Order: sequence, then structure tokens, then C-alpha cells
Amino acid sequence: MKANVMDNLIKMVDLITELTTAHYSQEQLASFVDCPVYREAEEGRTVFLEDRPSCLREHCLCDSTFIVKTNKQGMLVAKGKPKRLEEALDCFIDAGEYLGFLYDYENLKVENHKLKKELKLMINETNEAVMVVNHEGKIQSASLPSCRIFQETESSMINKSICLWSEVLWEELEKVEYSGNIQVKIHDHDVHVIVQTVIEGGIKDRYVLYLQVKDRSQAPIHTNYSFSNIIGTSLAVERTKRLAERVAPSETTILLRGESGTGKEVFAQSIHSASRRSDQPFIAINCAAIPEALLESELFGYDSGAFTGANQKGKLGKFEVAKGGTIFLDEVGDMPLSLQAKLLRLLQERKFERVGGTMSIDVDVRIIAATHQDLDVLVQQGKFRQDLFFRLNVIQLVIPSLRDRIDDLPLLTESFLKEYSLRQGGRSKHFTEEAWLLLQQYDWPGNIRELKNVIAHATQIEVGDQLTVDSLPVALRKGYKNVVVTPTHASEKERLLELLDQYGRHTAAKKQIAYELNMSLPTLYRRLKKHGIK
Ligand SMILES: Nc1ncnc2c1ncn2[C@@H]1O[C@H](COP(=O)(O)OP(=O)(O)OP(=O)(O)O)[C@@H](O)[C@H]1O
Repeated sequence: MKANVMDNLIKMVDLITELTTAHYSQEQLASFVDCPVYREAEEGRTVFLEDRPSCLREHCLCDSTFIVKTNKQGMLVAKGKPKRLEEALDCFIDAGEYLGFLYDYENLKVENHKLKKELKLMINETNEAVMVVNHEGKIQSASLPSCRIFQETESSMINKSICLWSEVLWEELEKVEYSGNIQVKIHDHDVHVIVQTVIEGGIKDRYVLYLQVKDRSQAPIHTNYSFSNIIGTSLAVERTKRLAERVAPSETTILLRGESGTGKEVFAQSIHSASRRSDQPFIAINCAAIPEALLESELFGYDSGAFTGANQKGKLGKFEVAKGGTIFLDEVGDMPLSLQAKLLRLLQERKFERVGGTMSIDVDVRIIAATHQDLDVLVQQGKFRQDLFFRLNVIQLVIPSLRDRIDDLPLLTESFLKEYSLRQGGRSKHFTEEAWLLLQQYDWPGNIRELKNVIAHATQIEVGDQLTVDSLPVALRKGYKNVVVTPTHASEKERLLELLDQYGRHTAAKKQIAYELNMSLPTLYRRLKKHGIK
């Protein structure tokens, strides 16, 4: 479907060139009334003429073969091979319909600038990476997805030579006669470029480029996770998954809470994959990992000339790169207050300005924010704006820690063992009983990320199929006591007792404990009963 529309767009560029060559006004048409060809065309049929009819000859502005399409408003006369134009007219309608507007070619006023404007609009609106490069290698128009591949704003690419980004691409473009395929590297991405040349007056006038990033794992749009591959069947994770699945299709802003390494990004990606935006970009940005001075331009982009002495070209910010898709603001609690104000305005007005820019840019992005910190506390401390907190906290999902879903340890371990053993080209390895006990006793402060790292480490250093205590990191081995217990049971019981000691045994304390464990109060009572805790 998309490929067809692209083909159509490419062909249309050709068509537009042809259409601009001749058009007859109402007055001129008045003098054609006696012409049989014109009358036939007036009935609404497209008439293809191998030769120029005598009735048109005297009014004719140029001398070549014609195709005539007419109605009350005027007559469209275009130059070119009849069969090709017939196809092109169909393409014109198809592409117009797909892009949400139908160009009424019955009423077509064939004025060069208008058609060029329409083409530009279509290029801007398309979700495909399309560019037009002129015969000197200068970029004439570029759709937003193509700007993403080049990691530039449209304004910083227009009228610049394509050589600035890839000399190879320009060398290869020059070799293309009519159409061709080029493989190039742009910012380390392997990009496949489909090229169509536009010939005017017998010479190559411009190139229409359709770009596809081949290695999608490197493309910003890529997500690895959907709900179906979130591993875990524990009550805590099932509950969170159900709630996330319910809110995914809506456009609601979501706040994910949970310790580091619990899978907040995994949930954010899954929500994106289950939303209407799934074929649009998913862009993640860690607000804590980027120096404060750079965060604003990373998020909102900057216009050329925004920084003196700096790179004079503009740059797209993550909100623009994510257009139509989802942005994942990880560690949002670390965002500086000055930027919190800008983010709040964006959430309220769905608009923002680039750094150094004056133009307001509309935002069409779903926001999923995440934090391992307690935003309530940050609000009380004056480190996080309360109004922003309310805006972000429309739906809150708490991702349980691995301790609180320790029942999932076997499933997770098995899956990571398979993954890493396969990666290393061998059979699936397994833990000895002793090592397995240690894994179950450990309290996993680094959560699933830590578990993954432990398994990657163990499978790498152990040559045999069995992963022993010795292949575990020191932090885990510290707790090794060589005792036989039923650990899942024991560790949950231990955790419950610990929390009861900490908070107390009255109902309010139990409510707090249930909240901490991401379970309902009745579930907590069931668990307490199961472990014989009074
Ligand atoms: N349910 C799951 N099934 C499979 N893998 C998971 C699951 N949850 C998390 N992981 C893996 O654990 C690692 C950490 O997950 P992720 O980055 O989503 O955590 P996070 O909570 O966003 O961490 P941080 O707060 O540090 O950014 C990733 O490698 C991810 O693939």
C-alpha cells in the first residue's frame, strides 16, 4: 500500500512537470466550441491524441503531442506519451486519496507555483522519507521522516548540497538515468534509496528520492517489546499488565513508577506497540543522562543560529522526531525546573518553540513519563512542579520490583539463559541447585536488569553447560550459606515480616504494605494467611 503510494508520488512529480507546459483559459476554450475533439473531451472523457488536431493548432502555445481533458472550467492540456499520462492521472487521484485530500483535477488550474506548493505539502505531510534533489545536488524539499534520517531540520537541509551528508549518495545519483536503487550509509544507518529522475527538456532536472532505513533496529521508530513478550505471570505483574493494556489505546499521558531496571521502558514500548501510533516513532530520552545545558535542545531542537559559534545548522528535537508517535521521558524527576515549565506549556497548549526559534510548532506526540523517584516528595521539596506532576500523573502504573514478583524468577531466568546461550552459539545452560538457591535468596536491588547481567556474566565465564556458584558475581555469593530451603516461599514471607516490622500491623500499615507490594489489600491478607503470619 505504502510502496504504491510512493510510486504514485514519484510518478506525480513527473506528471506535474508535464502539466505545467500548457493550459487553456476559459476565453481560449470559447474558440474551440466547434472542434469535435474538444466536444468529445467536454463530455468528460479524456482524449488522447497522437497528433495535434488542426482546431488546436492555431491556439497552441507549444508544438508537441497532446492529451486533452476538459470541463466547464477549462481544458487541461499536457505534454507527454499518452499512455504514461493516463497512468499518471490515476496515480494522482490514488495518492491524493491516500494522503487525505483529493485533488480535483476536473477543476485543476494548472499553474506552476500552485502545483509545486501542493507537492511540497504532500511531501511535508507524508509519513514516508521522501526528498527532492535538483540537478546540482541541492535539496529542494524533504519530508519530516527524511529529515529524521539525516538528523536535521527541514530548514537546515533546504538549498544545501546533499554532499554535506553523503558524497557517495550524490556520486551515485548522478549515475542514475531514469530510475535506480542506491545503498548508502547515513549516520551509521544502512539506507536504501529508490531514485526517480525527472527529465525536463530532455535533460535531468531533478531527482525524487525515497529513503528506507534497512537496519530497523537502528532506526528511531523501532520498538522491541509488546505486551505478549513481557515475561511474568506473578499477580503483581499481571495486574500492571492488565491496566497498561486497558489504557494503551487511548491517548492518555501515563506516568510509570518503579525502581531502576524493573522494566519501565519495556512497559512504555509495549503501550506504544498496542496504540494507534504503533507504526510511528517511539523515542526514548533519559532526562538524567543528559547534561542540563543540553537537555532543552535535545528535547525541543534548535534553529540555525541559535548558538553563536556553535554548529550553525538547526537540529530537530526529540518532540519533533517523535511526531505522530510516542515520546518516553525517562527519569522525568531529574528534569530541571526551567525545563519543567516548558514541558508544562507543551502539555497544556500542545505547542512549543525550538531553542532560538520564534515559530510555534504543533505537537502530535503521546507522552509516557517514568521515574524511580517519589514525585510527591519532590513536589514537597519544591524540586518538581505540582502542576506538571498533575498533568503527567493522569494514569499511574507501578512496575513491581523483582523482589515483589519473585515468583517470576524461574521464568525470567529460563528465558535469559536461553537468550544468552543461543547468542553464544551453544546449548541452553542451566544453574546448579546451589547457584539457583542463591539467585532466589538475593534481593535484586537492580531488578531485572541486574538479573540479565548476572546471567550474561555467568554464561560467558562458564564453559560447560552448568553454571555454578563460582560463576555468580561476588555480591550474590556473599549471601551463600549452602542451606536447603524453599526459597520463593521463604523470601516472600521474609519480605512480608520485614515490612510488618517496619510499618506495623494495623490496617493503615497493611494498606501501605499492599501499596508497596503493588497488590490489593485482600491479596495481602491472603498472602499473610498463606505464610501463617498473624
Ligand atoms: N518483563 C520483562 N521481560 C523481559 N525482559 C525484561 C522485562 N522487564 C525488563 N526486562 C529487561 O530488563 C532490562 C531493564 O528494563 P528497562 O530498561 O525497561 O527498565 P527501566 O525500569 O526502564 O530501568 P531504568 O529506570 O534504569 O531506566 C532490559 O534489558 C529489559 O529488556
